[in-house]
Amino acid sequence: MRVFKLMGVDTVFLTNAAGGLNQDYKVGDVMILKDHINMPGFAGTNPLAGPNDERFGVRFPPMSDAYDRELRRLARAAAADLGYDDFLREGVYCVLGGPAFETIAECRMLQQLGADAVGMSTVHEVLVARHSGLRCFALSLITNRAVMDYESRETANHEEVLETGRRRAQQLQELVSTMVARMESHNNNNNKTC
Ligand SMILES: O=P(O)(O)O[C@@H]1C[C@H](O)[C@@H](CO)O1
Ligand SMILES: Nc1nc2[nH]cnc2c(=O)[nH]1
Repeated sequence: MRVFKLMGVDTVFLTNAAGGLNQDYKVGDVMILKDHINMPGFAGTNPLAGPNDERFGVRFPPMSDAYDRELRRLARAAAADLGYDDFLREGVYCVLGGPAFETIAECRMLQQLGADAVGMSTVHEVLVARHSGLRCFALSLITNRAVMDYESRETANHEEVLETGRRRAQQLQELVSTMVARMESHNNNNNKTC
């Protein structure tokens, strides 16, 4: 993220595979991140720990505005125009350390804490990106449903994650490229009027 910042990048798009905790979510849904829960952060694991490099950002950066409101609006509009409303969601992503998938008790707890999806990435990058003042937009592909029921015989597995990724890859590419094209056209129009 810091190399991007030094290269003059101002906006980053992040994607991940995640387990669906929200009981309304289906495998194959695409969730716009509106917020996150940094579970490793509760135990003191944060990429911003240690001496602060003032060249990039302040010691105590806010995170209440981590996921850019305007980019989220753009994503919803692009998804509607592409006919993706059926599988588009917006919710809270919770990061855990991995690499083990969650226990049933952990999934139940995370759902009660307000998480809609659980994964192993993205939040660390967003923390560093926001510290550097980069605008962030992130999507989770719900690749599997978190197991919440002791009667269930299902288990999370990486094969299902990869398979769901393959199934939605084309539409995710379409969504991101539509957003980028609209951002470029917006920027070009603004430059003309300046
Ligand atoms: O997109 P990420 O890397 O967060 O994907 C998660 C974490 C593991 O790479 C994988 C586990 O199936 O999904
Ligand atoms: N932690 C976690 N990461 C995932 N990545 C894809 N699915 C999952 C999941 O169920 N849990």
